[in-house]
Formats: sequence, structure tokens, C-alpha cells
Amino acid sequence: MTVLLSDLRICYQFREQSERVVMSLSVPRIDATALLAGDPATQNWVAEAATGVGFMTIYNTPVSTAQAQAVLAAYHAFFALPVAEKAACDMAQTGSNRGWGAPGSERVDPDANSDYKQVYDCGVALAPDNPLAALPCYAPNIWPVQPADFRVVLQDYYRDATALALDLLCAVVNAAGLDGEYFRSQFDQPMALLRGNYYPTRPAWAGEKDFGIATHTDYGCLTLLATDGSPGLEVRTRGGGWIPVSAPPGEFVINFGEMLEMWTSGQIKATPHRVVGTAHERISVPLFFNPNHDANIAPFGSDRVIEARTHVETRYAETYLHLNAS
Ligand SMILES: O=C(O)CCC(=O)C(=O)O
Ligand SMILES: [Fe+2]
Repeated sequence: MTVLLSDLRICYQFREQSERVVMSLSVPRIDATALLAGDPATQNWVAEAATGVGFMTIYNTPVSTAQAQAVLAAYHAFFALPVAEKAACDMAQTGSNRGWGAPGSERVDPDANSDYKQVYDCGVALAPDNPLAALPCYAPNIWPVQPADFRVVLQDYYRDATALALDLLCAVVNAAGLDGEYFRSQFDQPMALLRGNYYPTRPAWAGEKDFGIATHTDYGCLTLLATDGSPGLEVRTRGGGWIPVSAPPGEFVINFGEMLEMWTSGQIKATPHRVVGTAHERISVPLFFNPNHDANIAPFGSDRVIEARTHVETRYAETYLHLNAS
């Protein structure tokens, strides 16, 4: 058989393309310490993930497995409380998003029903005389009486997780060939939001428009997600399929949000994802790492101005039912 040079070239191009497709479908597992140390091979994988599938998982981080387990246990104990006790810190009584969000309190996809998950949200604790404390995006936290150690466990984790998220964000931005240090300067008072998601077993009544959390993209820059290790999270591929992603306690799922996609002119991808729900309950803990309220998230280098606070407040008003203006 004679093989023409042009056939070989087509073959090679096909192989190259299908390898690229396979790469963009898979979610890489990254050594965080190597990334933070600037290891070139790790940076290449991270750049590929950030600009391709938009998701990765990380291991070998400065946050210990024991700390992640303590955080998961604290949320587990909180969500197990009687409804009346959780209702004492219901965010629906407030004009912001701090405290408990009951099942059905958020609708992230206008084409789906409101999510059946419960949440508990907290943010940075500013001194009451800080003028920023008057903004809803820096609203005071509302702590439940029980579990007794809930507040201290979550506040310690908030401190450690925001420090890790900042280092990771800079490293990812650097890996993608952008100026990580500029991004660092936009996070000295981040509107970071720490959430506990509780998914009960998928309810018997759930139909095709009912989800633990329906298809959405995150609003911020980087999401650092701890989970109890059970499956449930699915990530949409460019072809419209869904791939499962999971990480045991001590490892994390990382993805990128709308603000970073906008800021980087689409280079870093905010990928849609969802949790349909399974026959097992599940807890996940995202830290939504949002920048300073006045950071300009318009495409880097453009002369437009889009304040980060405007973007998060618009998205919160669209999705939390109690903040929904319409
Ligand atoms: O529970 C998960 O794995 C994902 C949660 C999520 O996407 C979110 O809270 O934005
Ligand atoms: Fe999400």
C-alpha cells in the first residue's frame, strides 16, 4: 500500500485534533504546591484547563484534610438542626445573603425550578464602623446558636481558604500568561462568600426541571470547592455533554466565574455546571472568591468600567428569591 504524504498529514492533523478534544474534555488533577512554586509543566496543564474545560481538581494544598473535615462536619451538624432553629438565621428576613437559605430559596437557572438544596452563606466580618459594612456585599454574618463551634470553625476556614484562593488565582492568571500581581492588588478587601450546600437525597417528587443546583456559571473569579467526596457535580463540555467531577476531603475542585471570564476577555472560561442529585445526601463547600467591591472587571486593557459589586449584586438579585426585585 502506498501512503501519500498528504494522507499522513491529514492523519496527523486528525490525531492532533482528537487529542485536543480529549484534553478539553478531561479535568486535570493538579499538584497545588507545584503550581504555587511555578513549576512549568504544571503551569502548562493549568493554562490548558483554565482556557479549555474551565475546571480542575487540586491536591497537596496548605489546607489540611483535618480542617476540611472539620468544616464539613460543622455544616453537617448545622443542616441537621430542626427547621425552626435554622429559620432563626434565615437570610430571607434580611436584605442580603448571610445566614440560612431554605430549600427553594434560590433559582440559578430561569429555565429550571428553584433549587432543592439548602445553603448557609457567610462572608468577611468587617468592624461595624467600617463604612463598607453598609454595603450588602459586605453585610454582617448571622450566626446560629448551634453548633457551638460553627462560627470559629467557619471563620478560621474563611481566613485560610481566602488566602489559598488568592495565591491560586494569581498562579492561574500567571500560567495563562497574564499579570497575576495586578489581580492580587484587586483582592485586598474581597467580597468572598463562603457557602455550605446541603443536598438531601433527590426527592421522589423531583421532575426534569428540579435540581440540587440547576445549570449555572459562578459569578466571581475563582471557586475553591471542598466536598464530602460523594459524586453529584457535573460539568458541561463544549459539545453539550456532562462529565462528573469529584474530589475527596482534603482535595478541591477549582473553577472560574463570570467576572474572571469577562476580565480576561473570555480567555479563562466560566463553565456551566450542575448537581442533579443522587440517592445519597451530599455536602459541598464553595468559596466564591470575588474581588474588591470597586474592582474594574471590564476586559483587561479596555476603557470600559464595570464594577465588581454591580455584577455580584445583579446576579444575587436574579437568583436569590428574597432579593428578586421583580
Ligand atoms: O455542589 C457542588 O458540587 C457544586 C456547587 C455549585 O456549583 C455552587 O454552589 O455554585
Ligand atoms: Fe457553582
